[in-house]
Amino acid sequence: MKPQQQTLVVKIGTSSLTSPDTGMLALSTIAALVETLCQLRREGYAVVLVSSGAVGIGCQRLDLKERPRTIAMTQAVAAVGQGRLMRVYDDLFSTFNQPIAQVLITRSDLIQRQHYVSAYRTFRQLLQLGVIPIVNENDTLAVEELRFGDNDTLSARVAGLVQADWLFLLTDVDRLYSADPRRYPDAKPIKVVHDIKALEELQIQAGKPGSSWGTGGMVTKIEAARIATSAGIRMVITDGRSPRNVAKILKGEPLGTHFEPEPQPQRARKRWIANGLIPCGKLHLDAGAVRAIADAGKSLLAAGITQVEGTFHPQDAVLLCDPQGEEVARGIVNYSSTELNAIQGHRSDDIAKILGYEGAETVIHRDNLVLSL
Ligand SMILES: Nc1ncnc2c1ncn2[C@@H]1O[C@H](COP(=O)(O)OP(=O)(O)O)[C@@H](O)[C@H]1O
Ligand SMILES: N[C@@H](CCC(=O)OP(=O)(O)O)C(=O)O
Repeated sequence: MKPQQQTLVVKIGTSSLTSPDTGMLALSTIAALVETLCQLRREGYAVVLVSSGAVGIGCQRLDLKERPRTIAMTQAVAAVGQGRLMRVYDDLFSTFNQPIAQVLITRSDLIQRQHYVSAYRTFRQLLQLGVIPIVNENDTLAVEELRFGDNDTLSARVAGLVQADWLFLLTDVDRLYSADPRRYPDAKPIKVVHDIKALEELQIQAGKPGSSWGTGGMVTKIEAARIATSAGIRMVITDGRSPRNVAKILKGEPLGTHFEPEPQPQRARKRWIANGLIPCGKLHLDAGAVRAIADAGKSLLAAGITQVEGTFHPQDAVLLCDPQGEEVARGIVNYSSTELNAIQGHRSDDIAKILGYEGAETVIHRDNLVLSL
């Protein structure tokens, strides 16, 4: 990549790629998207496209009238649709001499630090080659428990991985509203969200998908905004039927809903702990421990743990909850659940006596601990 080059991740949903009535490919939209992305490449942006549509297009190919209900059927249909989707993209991008690459990922690929780093290197290499990677979840092979299940959060994780400057979510509404505009025509448009933490105060009703083909609706888009903005990435929700909006927004036109990036983004390793790892258990903390980790930025000690839930091993991820059961942080533990059941509530000096061996000084070191929003 050239120095100063900005990186864009653009995600397009099934609702924009296919016609809602017929389920057929919305070819003019896809062509406009391809043209826009090629133009942005020529202007010097590094571009990653996250494209949904494998299941929708697979259904159309197999003449199925609704989204599959079983996992095996979804996986089979996605395998049919993904090939077709890439064929269409390759034909259109080739018209502009733009090389593309298919990258299929699952959540499990981003859990292990080694795999995460390997994915980072692959994306970096592709972008250095001037390729536009086209990303989708590997629906055909993903195990249910280790699926993203929606491409909104997947695109935010990819944006964090490639250290993008912008994440665009192209969907079938022009922006976020105070409630689903299909059901509440009086819903108020929201143009800027300065602070994702303040979104609760706006009392947004983030509803389900607008069509039977979309996945997640606004709920997963807001989760994507949380992941992206905490990584220092500006996210914009805009109309997928007008992909040229991406170029217009980059030139400063006030379209869509902008989620402003946090001024002090989390470091990559902390992001990986917060968003990448799947927690295997829960530690309940007393009020003093919550204050120590949340207000004073300290490591977690055994003395502040009141209850241990789940079965886990050292180096697994766990959730940390306050006395009311609310999540306050996530982290990587130095002890197994069996060990923690024995030492919870005890002072660090007593640990060696209880376990019969010298353990780590902290249950979770502050470098491996990330506060939740
Ligand atoms: N507060 C809201 N503001 C805007 N749209 C909303 C809101 N709540 C729910 N929606 C619905 O979310 C839909 C977009 O999500 P989805 O169907 O999953 O699209 P995509 O396939 O692009 O991911 C919109 O069609 C809209 O009906
Ligand atoms: N991976 C799935 C898409 C899942 C998804 O998030 O869909 P959408 O809400 O349309 O962006 C597919 O290719 O069909």
